[in-house]
Amino acid sequence: MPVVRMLRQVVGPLAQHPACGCGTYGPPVRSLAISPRQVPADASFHSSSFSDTDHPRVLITGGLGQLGVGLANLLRKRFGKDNVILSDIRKPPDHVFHSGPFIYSDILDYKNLREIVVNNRITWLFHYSALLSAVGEANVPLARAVNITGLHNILDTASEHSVRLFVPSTIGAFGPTSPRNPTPDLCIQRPRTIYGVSKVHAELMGEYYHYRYGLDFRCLRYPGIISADSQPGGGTTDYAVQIFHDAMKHGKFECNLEASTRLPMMYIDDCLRATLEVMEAPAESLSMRTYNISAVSFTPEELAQEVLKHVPEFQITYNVDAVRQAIADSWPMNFDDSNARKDWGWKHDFDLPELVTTMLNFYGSDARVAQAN
Ligand SMILES: NC(=O)c1ccc[n+]([C@@H]2O[C@H](COP(=O)([O-])OP(=O)(O)OC[C@H]3O[C@@H](n4cnc5c(N)ncnc54)[C@H](O)[C@@H]3O)[C@@H](O)[C@H]2O)c1
Ligand SMILES: C[C@@H](O)[C@H](N)C(=O)O
Repeated sequence: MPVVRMLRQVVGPLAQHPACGCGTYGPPVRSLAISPRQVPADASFHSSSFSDTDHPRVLITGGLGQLGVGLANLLRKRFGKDNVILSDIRKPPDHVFHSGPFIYSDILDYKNLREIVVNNRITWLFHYSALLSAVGEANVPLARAVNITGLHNILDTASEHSVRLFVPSTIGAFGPTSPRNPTPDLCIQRPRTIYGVSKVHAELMGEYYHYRYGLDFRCLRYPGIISADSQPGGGTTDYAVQIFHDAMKHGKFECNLEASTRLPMMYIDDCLRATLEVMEAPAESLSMRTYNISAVSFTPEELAQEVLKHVPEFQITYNVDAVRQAIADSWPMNFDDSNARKDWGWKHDFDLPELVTTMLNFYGSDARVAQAN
């Protein structure tokens, strides 16, 4: 029996009564030519509409956070400056505004999102807007709106306009009942944060749209990301960025997680390269649509020991934040990313020593420039 007919039999009523509640700003039923409400005529998945010789036209949402500007730089080198549009609801700093196209885009405004995708002939979308774990717990209604309602708008827009969609997930998509050391791709996912719940929702909805409507959905579960020239946006792993700044500036650091809290982490260059690689991977190489990716895993104590090798006077003290600690204690300690390595050749470059050297070099040169000025 053709797959489409089989699907219609299984989920037929859904096609008339879609469960998507994303119509806050649009009509209750978005009556567009190509819609998630219509099963494609054949089962072949539509993908980006550019030929192999053309560059994709890229939109990055939530692009002014820790990861978006770095991603735009990487993609602009590859696809050309004008083919990559950065967007956010915040005002960009001068150097970002002048480095390439930037537009305002609120992902809760479905009509505006659709307009941007249509007017700019977007073929790839990197959906980075989100509230992270700690700020999400501090404002659950907003996290629910941005991370869940916003995602619905993104899924519908991407699906309706045949856009290849990347949505990052996280180690936070796992919870206390998941195996933690290591955590495989497929296992129990019962996170206890709104952030984690919204990311499991994103994984499942993206995969559902892929199988149901042919959306070219791709998703990586990132570890905590460590970057020097951009600040983290309110997560549980933020300490592993702040420690470098404080070590170089003050020679000491007060950590808000316990010394023995082990979490998977990754240097930003590895994370962004993985993101581009999975987007460029041939569809037939992807045996799954959501992959763990991993690089290193360490505790605050181990990170401090590595920093000490470069900053001999460095001191770390602990003042544990109960909310962040509870979150960290429910997350993976080590991430099993063997499927990503096998399917599309994922390989990290930065182990702990290289990561620490790179971060300290950045802050060292930064301090020297400040001193010279
Ligand atoms: N940074 C990490 O360690 C990490 C780890 C795992 C996954 N991720 C995921 O990667 C993505 C990017 O992370 P990040 O660290 O850059 O996040 P961030 O918190 O630094 O930035 C998120 C951005 O989203 C924007 N935003 C908020 N509400 C919005 C709205 N209504 N419309 C449009 N934009 C809105 C914010 O202004 C902000 O610039 C997120 O989805 C995050 O969950 C990040
Ligand atoms: C791990 C990740 O998703 C983010 N850095 C957070 O801590 O919330």
